[in-house]
Amino acid sequence: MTCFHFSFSSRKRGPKCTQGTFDVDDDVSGIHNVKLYPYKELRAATADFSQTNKIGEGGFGSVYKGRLKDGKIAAIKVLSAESKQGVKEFLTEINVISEIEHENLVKLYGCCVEENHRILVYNYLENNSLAQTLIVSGGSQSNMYFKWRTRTKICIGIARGLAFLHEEVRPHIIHRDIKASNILLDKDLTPKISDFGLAKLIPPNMTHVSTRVAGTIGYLAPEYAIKGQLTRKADIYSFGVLLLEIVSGRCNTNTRLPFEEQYLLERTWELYERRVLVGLVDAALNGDFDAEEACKFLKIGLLCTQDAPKLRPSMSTVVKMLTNKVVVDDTKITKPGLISDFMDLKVRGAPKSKLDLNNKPAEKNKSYNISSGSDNLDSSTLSSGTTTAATLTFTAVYDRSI
Ligand SMILES: Nc1ncnc2c1ncn2[C@@H]1O[C@H](COP(=O)(O)OP(=O)(O)OP(=O)(O)O)[C@@H](O)[C@H]1O
Repeated sequence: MTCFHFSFSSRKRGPKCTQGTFDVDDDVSGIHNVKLYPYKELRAATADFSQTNKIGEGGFGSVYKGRLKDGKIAAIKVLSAESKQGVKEFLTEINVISEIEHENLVKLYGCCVEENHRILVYNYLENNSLAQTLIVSGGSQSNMYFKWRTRTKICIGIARGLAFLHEEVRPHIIHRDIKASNILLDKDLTPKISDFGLAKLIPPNMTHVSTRVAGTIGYLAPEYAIKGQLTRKADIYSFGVLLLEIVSGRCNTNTRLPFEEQYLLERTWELYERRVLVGLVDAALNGDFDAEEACKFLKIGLLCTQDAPKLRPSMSTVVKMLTNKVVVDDTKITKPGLISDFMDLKVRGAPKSKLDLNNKPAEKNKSYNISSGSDNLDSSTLSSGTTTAATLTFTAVYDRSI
């Protein structure tokens, strides 16, 4: 069992420093036990954050590849200084991930908090994210081929990482944003869960926390999206969607497909009911897979996305099911929970932008809008959304009384 402290202490305490002393602001005074890198070292490592070293761009800033002074290759994530949300997530990320270690979690080497610089330094992972390689959306093609064995290994690795967060770490951690772009792959295609900026810790003896809803459309458990009550079962729902994506090699929402195939979870349920689940397995495998095992994985995906949270298995049980230690009981599978069944969730907004629903009290069974500003999402409901809806990250606030 792994235990760690989560504290945003207001104590003024000099953080560990690899070189010199830093002027630490209030917002970073709670950072303990994490290596602090001088800005100078990171600037040198990335050739002054040059475009040639830039390897990615996320919601909170640019990511660069660089060689640190000790010779380690790192992914260096520079947060935009203005973003208030970014600073909060920066601190959460550090406090959550700096004290835990697992084969299937990304490793944080340290951070830089000099002046107004907010930079995270991670172990560099050679094979990008699942969203860039296996579950490519919007009609793009990936040049990587994932054979069936590799996919099973990836699913099991993610499940183990999540089981560790949910059940071994104290207090338990809910990731809140399990999705393809937050699963990075190392040189051996071992999956690493990343992006802990939204993570929540569940205090001992509490089954759930009420919180602002945050996550990504397409992966959000309906009860969490609607009521804002967060339990580990919300992560399990997201994992279920991701599992279906890995087996089918497609994104959870793809409006380029014929209408009846656009929504992966609905499609999976339909094929399950017709007893032709195998038709969902990625055609790119050219039939080179274990059909029984693939159908079992899809059924586990359905179990994880059950409407009632209590019907979803725990992550340790999911690991056992994926590794044949527990039998998957078909009789327990009922229709999965679909947000579209609860409400007419309308999305207008910029893909990848953070949304804040300055809450109009949400009334049960009433539809309400999430606004975020993108053209191609205008007026599209979640149930008939676009491919971009699947990667749209939002933060919403709901009336707790519902
Ligand atoms: N540790 C890492 N090793 C290698 N590449 C990385 C690493 N971390 C991030 N990247 C690259 O940088 C990109 C952006 O990552 P980041 O976590 O900032 O955003 P994201 O998860 O893609 O999007 P969002 O912030 O909206 O969730 C990733 O897609 C990946 O290509």
